[in-house]
Amino acid sequence: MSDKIFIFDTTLRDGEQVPGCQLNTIEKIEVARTLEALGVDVIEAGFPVSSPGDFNSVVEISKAVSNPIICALTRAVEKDIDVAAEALKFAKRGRIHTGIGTSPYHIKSKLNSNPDEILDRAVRAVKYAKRYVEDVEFYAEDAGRSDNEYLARVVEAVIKAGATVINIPDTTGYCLPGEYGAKIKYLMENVSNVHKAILSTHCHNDLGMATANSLSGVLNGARQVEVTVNGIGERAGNTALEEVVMAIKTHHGLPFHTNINSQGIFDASRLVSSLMNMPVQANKAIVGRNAFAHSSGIHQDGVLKNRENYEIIDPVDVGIKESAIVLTARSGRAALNHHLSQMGYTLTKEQLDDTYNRFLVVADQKKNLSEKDLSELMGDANDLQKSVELELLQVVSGKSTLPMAIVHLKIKGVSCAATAEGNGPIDACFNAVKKLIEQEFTLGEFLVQALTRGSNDLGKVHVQVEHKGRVHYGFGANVDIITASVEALADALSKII
Ligand SMILES: CC(=O)SCCNC(=O)CCNC(=O)[C@H](O)C(C)(C)COP(=O)(O)OP(=O)(O)OC[C@H]1O[C@@H](n2cnc3c(N)ncnc32)[C@H](O)[C@@H]1OP(=O)(O)O
Ligand SMILES: CC(C)C(=O)C(=O)O
Ligand SMILES: [Mg+2]
Repeated sequence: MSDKIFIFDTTLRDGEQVPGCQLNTIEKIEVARTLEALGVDVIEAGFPVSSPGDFNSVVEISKAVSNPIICALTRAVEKDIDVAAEALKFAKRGRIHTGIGTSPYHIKSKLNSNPDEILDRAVRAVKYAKRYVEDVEFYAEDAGRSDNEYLARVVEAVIKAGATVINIPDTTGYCLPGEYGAKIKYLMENVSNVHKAILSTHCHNDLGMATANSLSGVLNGARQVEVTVNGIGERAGNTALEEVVMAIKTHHGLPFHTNINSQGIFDASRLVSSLMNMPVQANKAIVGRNAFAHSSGIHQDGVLKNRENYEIIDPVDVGIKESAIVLTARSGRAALNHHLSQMGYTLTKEQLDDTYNRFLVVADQKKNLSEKDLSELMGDANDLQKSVELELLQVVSGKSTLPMAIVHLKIKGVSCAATAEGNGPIDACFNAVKKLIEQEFTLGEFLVQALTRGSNDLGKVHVQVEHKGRVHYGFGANVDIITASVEALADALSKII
């Protein structure tokens, strides 16, 4: 039997402390319902004394959500506790989370006090909160930098006063995993009544170790983990819900489980990110845009052979449909062929080699290639035996210059070149082409389009050429719009010659 790890989500309290992430009550209810569907055990809904809006949010979340415990934060101050209790009055199961700083920094330079007085205030706050609710969680703020022996005395005293959960926050994200785990172990071994409460981790990410510290806490006896979606929170943030949940789920050997429906993780991440205007960094573990994206040829080939060669988590398990094989200049034939076959193309080895070489030319100029880009590439590849091919193009253009072009074509396998002027760079190119083509033709339509977005995008050119009463279409695509234009013209002329 594995032990259950309780997931305490503080996205709406610690997460919402991030500048610019404040939510209104309706938005908070939407997040709370999502957290409920995700299966979190506790939702920390706010700090009711802090503002009428936050008070109201705790009230409304208490009404809207029924499964998780609804928790409200307070200082070790009676008024805070009175207001929190009032805000929780509609909660089916309400918890008051009260506490005070226990590190030398907080005791002396924040609270201007001494250890005995702080211990006394801690006990009084817990007893006061117990008048309202059975479920009282106590936090020893800055426990990460608190002396373990003193911390153990505080924890023992607040459990005796009735605290049911004891939060050991690494408020400043200072601890190393071994150090934080040792702190939890010390409390487990030196607090005589520790079995009457659950120890909880609340780790901040100032040194990038919030998840490691939380798991170290769990390995040493903590059974509740305080987290936020996407790891948002004060400064560098809190432990990310998705990281702890998936670390426990992925390591089958760990004797722990959570109640989280992991398939809801990605949607929850996107909801929080969009409501809080807080983008998720691309390489964020589990929920970042690149968390399941493979862009280098060796990895792509490996993933296509067996996903598990390069993935420890099935993306479906976190609500992402499938991994992405992103085409870049670092991709290989396996990835290109995978995309082309998904688009319905079946290529021989020689065709794939040829397409791959042309793909690399475009890929070197673009960050990544879309399916549309591939269509354009295949449009080029449809007729590998064109009778008119562009070999070289050099153009002079700009403000206060005379547009000029040097064009080298291969016509039926024979190379030739011409230079021409024009009233623009494309006109100059087309004039040069006309000098090289014996057949009479007139340009019908000329259409230039950017395919998707961005100045690094492929330009797509369609031309219509009239010859002896017939219209011929030509098409070109290139990151250089002038090259695309001449290639389109060459494509159309191939159909005449
Ligand atoms: C680590 C954390 O994330 S803690 C939660 C942080 N979240 C917030 O602070 C958001 C909500 N806060 C607020 O709305 C306001 O700060 C309030 C309503 C709590 C207090 O506002 P004010 O009365 O104006 O006090 P102010 O914010 O300037 O200072 C905080 C006071 O609380 C005291 N205090 C801080 N933590 C605690 C605590 N846990 N228990 C008792 N007193 C505390 C400070 O010592 C300071 O008191 P002082 O003015 O006597 O020195
Ligand atoms: C209020 C407490 C739990 C906190 O957020 C912290 O110490 O980081
Ligand atoms: Mg915190």
